[in-house]
Amino acid sequence: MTVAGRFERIALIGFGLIGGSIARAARLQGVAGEIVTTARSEKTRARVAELGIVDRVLASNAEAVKDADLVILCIPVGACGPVAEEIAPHLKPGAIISDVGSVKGAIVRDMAPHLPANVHFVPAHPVAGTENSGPDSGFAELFINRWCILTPPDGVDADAIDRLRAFWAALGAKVEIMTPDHHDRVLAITSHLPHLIAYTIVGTADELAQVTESEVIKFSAGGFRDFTRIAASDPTMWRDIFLSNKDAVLDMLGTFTEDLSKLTRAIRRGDGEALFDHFTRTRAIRRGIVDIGQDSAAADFGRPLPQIKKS
Ligand SMILES: NC(=O)c1ccc[n+]([C@@H]2O[C@H](COP(=O)([O-])OP(=O)(O)OC[C@H]3O[C@@H](n4cnc5c(N)ncnc54)[C@H](O)[C@@H]3O)[C@@H](O)[C@H]2O)c1
Ligand SMILES: O=C(O)C(=O)C[C@]1(C(=O)O)C=C[C@@H](O)C=C1
Repeated sequence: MTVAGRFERIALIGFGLIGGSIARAARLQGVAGEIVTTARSEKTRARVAELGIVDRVLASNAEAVKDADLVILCIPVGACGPVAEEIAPHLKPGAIISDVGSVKGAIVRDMAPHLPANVHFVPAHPVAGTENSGPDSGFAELFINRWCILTPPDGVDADAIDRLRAFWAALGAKVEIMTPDHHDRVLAITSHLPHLIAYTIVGTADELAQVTESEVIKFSAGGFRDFTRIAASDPTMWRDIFLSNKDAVLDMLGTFTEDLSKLTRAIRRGDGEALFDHFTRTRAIRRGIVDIGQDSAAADFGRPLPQIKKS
């Protein structure tokens, strides 16, 4: 009997946090026949071989995708267009081509024009991760009970979408389908803006520490430490996310800045009621998310994009 979501040969382009986690989870769940992966440096290839999770680790992306039934690009968003162009002539007819990029509009724009008509392009984004990267950072449980959003372009074969859905479900993910544009707007507020804020506040605190010599960072705890974890995320990945989801991020940043100004004014005017009301509302939001068992703003996926309430 065939296991639901199983592919005979999977090619993972890139073996970092996400590629390495897919390989580990697919192995564990028995949904991969052969797994082939690629890594650019000799050092990483040696490490991937040593880990013993995949069957083959190659330097050539073109070589890796030959005869693969499922190809997943697990590389920074900005690298996906050039890699799609590189692998296109070597893809097996009927193969499913996917990715894991954190932005979807740019992925569709950059990859689709290179792909031949005889393959099925189904972009995906597993909304699960950590601040770590590289071949040792992955783990098989990463996707369990987390969302994986598929953004298939119009006209993509329904069977190919179902097969990819079954693959991600086998890795433990809850799968949802969205348009790339909706995905990018939701993720701009739930993931991209929080990272921008973390990158900003950690940099600001560090500069203040240097100016005041007050050891701001050394004695930080609680909330600030949570920001430092997020701000330790991979610089290449996040540079690409902000460059490729520019419009949605700037839009959300505009709304965020307006709301920050309202809180700034409340502090300046000593308006305790406004502060208390705001904090009460946000506490209820957090408790609602935790109550329904989803420690993530992903609880809102599938519904219209949440709007920040204007008072
Ligand atoms: N880290 C997260 O939390 C997270 C979560 C969901 C999705 N994503 C997305 O997954 C993708 C991979 O992220 P990751 O966290 O696994 O990163 P990572 O840094 O751990 O791994 C990226 C891999 O891509 C390779 N790579 C980089 N540039 C390349 C190029 N030009 N050609 C070929 N290979 C290249 C690197 O050598 C590395 O093996 C990104 O698009 C990211 O947006 C990340
Ligand atoms: O938990 C974290 O470290 C993450 O940043 C993971 C996170 C997120 O913002 O939720 C980051 C980017 C990905 O596209 C998906 C997941």
